[in-house]
Amino acid sequence: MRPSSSKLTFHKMHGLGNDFVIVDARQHAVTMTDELVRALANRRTGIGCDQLIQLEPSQEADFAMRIFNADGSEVEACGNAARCVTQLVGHEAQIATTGGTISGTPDDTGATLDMGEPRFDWDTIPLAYAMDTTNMPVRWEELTNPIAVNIGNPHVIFFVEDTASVDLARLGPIVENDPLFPERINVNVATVESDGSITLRVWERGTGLTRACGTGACATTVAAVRRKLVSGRETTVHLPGGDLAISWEPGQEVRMTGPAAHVFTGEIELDDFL
Ligand SMILES: N[C@H](CCC[C@H](N)C(=O)O)C(=O)O
Repeated sequence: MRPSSSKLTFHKMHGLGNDFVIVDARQHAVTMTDELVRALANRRTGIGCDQLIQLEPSQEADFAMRIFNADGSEVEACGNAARCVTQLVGHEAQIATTGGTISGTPDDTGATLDMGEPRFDWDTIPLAYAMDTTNMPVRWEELTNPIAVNIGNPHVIFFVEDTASVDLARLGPIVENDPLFPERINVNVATVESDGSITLRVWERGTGLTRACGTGACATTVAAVRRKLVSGRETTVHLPGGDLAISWEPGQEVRMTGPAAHVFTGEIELDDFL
């Protein structure tokens, strides 16, 4: 099916280097296909991004945010993009995603989001079979004993001595595509530092290594609180692209504050991509 509009205006934005092409389809429909997503996300022959974000009208929120990974897969949540979209619209917003409705409040440099309550039951991650998601009895080479959290999208977190020593480019896809994860999974390797901050690297489902992952920072902070490694009241997460401030205590929503940058607004002729 060909998109309904030939010209497409888009906003190129990023959160700590996790970059997005944002299409505002609230006024006119754009039929986003996985083929078009892959073409637009391609860093050599397209515009280039980690995720393609499409804004659409919503009955139950200010607007809906659809999230497509660079491989074309549509997913439930994207924290860095939600901050960018909140900054783009310029006002407080309820944002409907397939992973739940989140709320965003813009500030001068980015936004604060309430990302909803995390889920932990094996079938809400989801896993292929029942397991204690707080101490999973599984391993992939030196990555052992992870914890799984769903923050709208699925994450598995490995606490390690030194994130830089993990060959995440090799191990990430092995874990991402393991049959234990029927919807695949985002793979986080984290170190809790002596000052209570967390150093984090992420292999993202459907995209690969990114400079930052907002939902990964949320899921990892929740995992560290559940493992009693941090208090969680105000945790700084250090990602390759910069820092995020995450807060969570059991029974609350996960709150994330961080930057959002608008790079440029452009227009393309869609027929050039198909
Ligand atoms: N970078 C995004 C996460 C995208 C997650 C996506 N890779 C998935 O398949 O869930 C973030 O900042 O939250």
